[in-house]
Amino acid sequence: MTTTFSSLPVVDVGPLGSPSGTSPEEEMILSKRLYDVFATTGFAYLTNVPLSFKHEDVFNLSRKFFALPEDEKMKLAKRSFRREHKNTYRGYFPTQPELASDNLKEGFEIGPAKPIRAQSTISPCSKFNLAEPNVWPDKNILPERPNLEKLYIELQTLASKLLSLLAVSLGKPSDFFTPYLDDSLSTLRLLHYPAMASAASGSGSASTEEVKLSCTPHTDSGILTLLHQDSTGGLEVRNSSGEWVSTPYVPESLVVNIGDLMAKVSGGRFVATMHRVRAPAKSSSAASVTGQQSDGAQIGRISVPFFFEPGEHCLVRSVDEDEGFVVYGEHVRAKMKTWVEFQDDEDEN
Ligand SMILES: O=C(O)CCC(=O)C(=O)O
Ligand SMILES: [Fe+2]
Repeated sequence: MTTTFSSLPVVDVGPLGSPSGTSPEEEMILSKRLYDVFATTGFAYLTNVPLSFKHEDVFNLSRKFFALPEDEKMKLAKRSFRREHKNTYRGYFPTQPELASDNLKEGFEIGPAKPIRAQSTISPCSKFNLAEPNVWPDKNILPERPNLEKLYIELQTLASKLLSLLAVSLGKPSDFFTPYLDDSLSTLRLLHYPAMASAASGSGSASTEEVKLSCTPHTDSGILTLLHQDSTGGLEVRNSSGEWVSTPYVPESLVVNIGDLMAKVSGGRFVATMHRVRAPAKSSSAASVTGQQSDGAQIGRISVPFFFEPGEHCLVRSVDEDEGFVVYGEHVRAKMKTWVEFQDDEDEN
């Protein structure tokens, strides 16, 4: 159950990157610690993460993408934004001020680099192909593609290490979640929240005051999210008293949180905690997407969530036997109906 926390706990996952491997004792300690935080706050900072990318590397990759001309980004737009395009699940989505001014963000979504073996069989007329390949700008325009693919692989590896610790913490063998890795659909999402002139600055607790949002309150739908957030601030997590707790920037850390499906898999032991993002205020001290100062139109916040996702056909069962299962593809399609970046006027998902 979520508790009345007033800040996020910090979990040092340094041992996961140790060249000599993690000792059984370190694994037990980490596993217990992760259980405790996911059973209470559902959110934590991970420090000493085993990634070869520094924060600035990640944010620069992302800034390079968002600094591309609008027409280059729109060449990668999902079909909901460009009818003639084939890509439905991967690719670019522009800001949609007319649809949701409190969800003002543009994003670029990347799935696994290697093609997914199993074909989609859920519904031949489905409007979303979860297993579709990535779309990329031309190499001359965005030479950073190999780095983004590498970042994806490193985050997937970290997520799978965390999942094996979580399996143990739930009284299961460490390979309990290994089937989730088969044809995993994990998504690396680059996000840019444009700064808004009307947004209030400051990041104190804000349970009552009117705040301008760029991402409305939600829980993540899936298993596990690993988030790079830049130093702009704005992510807030709701505690059991209904207070919005700010999650200030911690250099080189990742924010990790549990999604709805993992809360279910854990038999309700872990919590999927509500969170939201305050609109970044226009300010001359914030960095622009090009990394330059004072580029008024482009100033904003960059974040890079990585959503660990099982394969489309994966049977996701609760650790408590007899609770039945859900097929991951069906779960995600049902959730997509509620996501602003997947709304359009066509029929079925
Ligand atoms: O940008 C952030 O800090 C959080 C984004 C988020 O919650 C999401 O994309 O689900
Ligand atoms: Fe989220």
